[in-house]
Amino acid sequence: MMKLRSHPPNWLGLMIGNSRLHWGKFQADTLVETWDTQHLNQSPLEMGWSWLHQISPVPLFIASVVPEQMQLWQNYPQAEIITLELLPLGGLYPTFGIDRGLAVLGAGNQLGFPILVIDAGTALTLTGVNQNRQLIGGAILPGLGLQFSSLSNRTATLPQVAFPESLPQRWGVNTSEAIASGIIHSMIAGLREFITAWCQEFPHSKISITGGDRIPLMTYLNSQYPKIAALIVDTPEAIFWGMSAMVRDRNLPSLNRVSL
Ligand SMILES: Nc1ncnc2c1ncn2[C@@H]1O[C@H](COP(=O)(O)OP(=O)(O)OP(=O)(O)O)[C@@H](O)[C@H]1O
Ligand SMILES: CC(C)(CO)[C@@H](O)C(=O)NCCC(=O)O
Ligand SMILES: [K+]
Repeated sequence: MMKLRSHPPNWLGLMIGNSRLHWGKFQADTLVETWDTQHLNQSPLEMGWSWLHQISPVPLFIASVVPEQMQLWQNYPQAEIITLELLPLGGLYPTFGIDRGLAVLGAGNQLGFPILVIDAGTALTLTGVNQNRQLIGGAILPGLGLQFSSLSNRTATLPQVAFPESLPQRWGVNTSEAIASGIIHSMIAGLREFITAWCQEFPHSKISITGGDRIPLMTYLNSQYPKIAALIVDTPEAIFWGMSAMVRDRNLPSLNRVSL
């Protein structure tokens, strides 16, 4: 039997990221609330999450880039999984990240194709899709937070440095300034190169940004490259827009019926 192409009246979207869980609460096609929580260390039923039970039995749609975290939800009765194969995008390769696919689908549906999405998460990704919804390609690099922490974790003397509130000066005159300069100036110069190259190929493309570090990143970009920054649309909910499209349009498999 054909499944009706409409949203459930109330549902939750869960994006399992590398650092934490991202939640969206929907009423049909309207995203009413988003929030983040830590990864779980046991299954949600074992934890007896009262808020989940209060709104239970609510359909839960899960996408994950962390397989062990996905497994914890396998016994949740109404969980459906959003898989790469079902994304209405062409040219995806088998190990492509579902978070990247959902973000580019959601931002593209909202802003139009072609689109370039920058996801400033644990990893920073760029993902470009053309007007025919074909993946052109992208790039993956350590995100801002990971660059700072890996430098201090893997050296004897370099300290952990907090994100500066504004663009640091290029020529640091102490260790913290030098680290902040190196990471941030390289990051924004690199982004400028990627964006410029993308715009040469796709002059009318939209560009959007999402992810936990997008606000400091945009602050830095705005100071150094205001014309580049002005091209970028803030889309913190891009992944949830993508989920909403998937929940409406697809027959998604139940999590407890797929092998992970
Ligand atoms: N409470 C928080 N916990 C973790 N990261 C946070 C928090 N608040 C802000 N951040 C920032 O968000 C970044 C992670 O972004 P985000 O939460 O989008 O990543 P993720 O979705 O978990 O990881 P990824 O998208 O790479 O899978 C970190 O680098 C950190 O600087
Ligand atoms: C790159 C990350 C970690 C970003 O969250 C995720 O999208 C992922 O695990 N991707 C798989 C590799 C790829 O997209 O080519
Ligand atoms: K991400």
